[in-house]
Amino acid sequence: MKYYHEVMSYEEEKDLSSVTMDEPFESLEFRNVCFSYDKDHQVLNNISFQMQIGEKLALVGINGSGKSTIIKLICRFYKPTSGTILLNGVDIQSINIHQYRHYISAVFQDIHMYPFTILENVSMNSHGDIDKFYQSVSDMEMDDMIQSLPFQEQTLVGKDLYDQGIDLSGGQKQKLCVSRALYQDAPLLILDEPTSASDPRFELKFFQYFKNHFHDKACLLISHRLAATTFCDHILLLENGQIVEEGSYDELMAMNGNYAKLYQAQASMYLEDSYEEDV
Ligand SMILES: Nc1ncnc2c1ncn2[C@@H]1O[C@H](COP(=O)(O)OP(=O)(O)OP(=O)(O)O)[C@@H](O)[C@H]1O
Repeated sequence: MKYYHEVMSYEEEKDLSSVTMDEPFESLEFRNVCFSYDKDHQVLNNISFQMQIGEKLALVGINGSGKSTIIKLICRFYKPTSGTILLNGVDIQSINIHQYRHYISAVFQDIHMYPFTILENVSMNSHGDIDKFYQSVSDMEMDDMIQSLPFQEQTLVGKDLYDQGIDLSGGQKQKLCVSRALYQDAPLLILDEPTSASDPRFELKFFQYFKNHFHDKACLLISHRLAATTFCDHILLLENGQIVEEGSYDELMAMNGNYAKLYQAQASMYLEDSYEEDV
């Protein structure tokens, strides 16, 4: 299996990109993007959308509809088969990869921790900024837990590797991965199922936090919790790699199409009577 960072390293090694880009982030655009992992199966079919700084965009759709693939293309783990992805109007494939990376903070579905200290895991740096670290982890409610550890932020991750290391739960690891993205503080924030391992109380808190923050960024949220997408300015519904509905929450609900049906089906699960009837 090839990990994302290995794919990135491969592109770095080849250093195919040459355009220098250090201007502030303004927009990201997909223009008629198609993508296939292999020749037999087209995963994305003519995807076009735009997101601007200050905007929250939600990507929703059933399993396998192509949501994470869109993120992988934005992160340049793969290239579009056809079509173009543009940052501030420039084809991302032509932008220097080191500079391009500074525009993006991403939380992926695969929760990945490294056998380093907690501080290094969040800052991705051997000399991380302690104040910035504690701001990031406290936003994810991890500060008290970290401060209760014998070596606090210097505690090593991985009990099997280090005698004094610690093992973290899935939810704790995911919160640190989100903290990592907050620490990085890039203008384009990508969150792929950021609360899949969270308990319901923290999930609610996180989405309130998401609603009230990041007004200075462009945010792309993938979530199967459709209630969370109501906080977004624009929602794209994907089916079989195509955008089949798009608009604000109010517009999609008024349309009474598949987004509205999915939303109502999920909402009904939380109403005890109808849940018991359906099960
Ligand atoms: N590395 C890969 N190689 C080949 N096919 C892949 C690969 N990754 C994903 N796919 C296929 O691409 C399609 C879209 O997958 P993707 O992960 O983008 O869906 P998704 O909408 O994010 O799904 P989920 O909601 O389950 O996370 C699926 O049919 C999947 O099997």
